[in-house]
Amino acid sequence: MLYSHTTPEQKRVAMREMLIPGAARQFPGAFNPLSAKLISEKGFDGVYISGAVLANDLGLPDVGLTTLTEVATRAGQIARMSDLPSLVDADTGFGEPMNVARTIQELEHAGLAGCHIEDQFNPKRCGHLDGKNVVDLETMVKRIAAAADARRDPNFLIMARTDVRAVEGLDAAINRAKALVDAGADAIFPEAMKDLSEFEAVCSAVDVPVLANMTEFGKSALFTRQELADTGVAMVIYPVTLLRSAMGEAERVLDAISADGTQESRVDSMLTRARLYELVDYEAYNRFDTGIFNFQVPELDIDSNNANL
Ligand SMILES: C[C@](O)(C(=O)O)[C@H](CC(=O)O)C(=O)O
Ligand SMILES: [Mg+2]
Repeated sequence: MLYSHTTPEQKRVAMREMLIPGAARQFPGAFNPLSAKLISEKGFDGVYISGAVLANDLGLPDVGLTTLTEVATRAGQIARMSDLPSLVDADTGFGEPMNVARTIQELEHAGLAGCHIEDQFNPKRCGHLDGKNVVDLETMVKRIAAAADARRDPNFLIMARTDVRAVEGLDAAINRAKALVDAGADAIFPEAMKDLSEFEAVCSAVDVPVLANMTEFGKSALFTRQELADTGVAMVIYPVTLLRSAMGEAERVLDAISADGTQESRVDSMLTRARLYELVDYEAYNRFDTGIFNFQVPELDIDSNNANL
């Protein structure tokens, strides 16, 4: 009932323990708190909270318009709904190193297990698009060092994302990844890898967990969990998959209503009322309520009292 009973501290320990090279732990992207519940129920390893989804959900493009407050608030609402650890996309860290430090403390406070900070500069863009710009290594090292220094819980995971692959090539990305680990990054997110051999090269160059981004319609093919595990990847994200699926179906049902005058043809694709209630655990709330009101109060008729309210 209500929220997760696992504390943020416990989730951080769990995430640290599960991120073994080659484990390819799967973190689908939740687009709201309820979808985080679904991800947990289906037995996944963790929940990813995408910056693109957070921005697109507000009707905005993913170009660095969202604020730390918006991201921390929404990520906190999502994270608290699941017993699994959540990793949030903190974009460029929302400013200069001092802002990055505050970002880390806000995300810790919101109950996240970790976050990633990237080396693009604003206006940033999806890592799988052309024309990205990255800051120099010195600036990025400062961001990561500030992040590592700011955390209060040593298990809060600080992942460095580098977008350098698409700008300067694989060797530059590997060199940057190594420097960022030296600066204090606990894990590496090499963005826009072209093929499995590139993931393998990054995994063998650093001795921290490496993330693979399996976003659709991007620069990387959609490799299977096993293929990625074989390269040494520790964690796989499906950042926008659930939002794309949900919005795809929303579009189809709207088209059906306007074409047919009824949603009847799409009802089979919907979550039933019973399944929705099961997911939000109505039964537990019902038990809770019955437990509270299963006593007699002399001279007080609860039902007629309520009727007067
Ligand atoms: C992972 C990512 O940073 C995100 O915000 O989810 C995006 C995903 C996407 O736009 O498809 C990315 O830059 O890859
Ligand atoms: Mg992003």
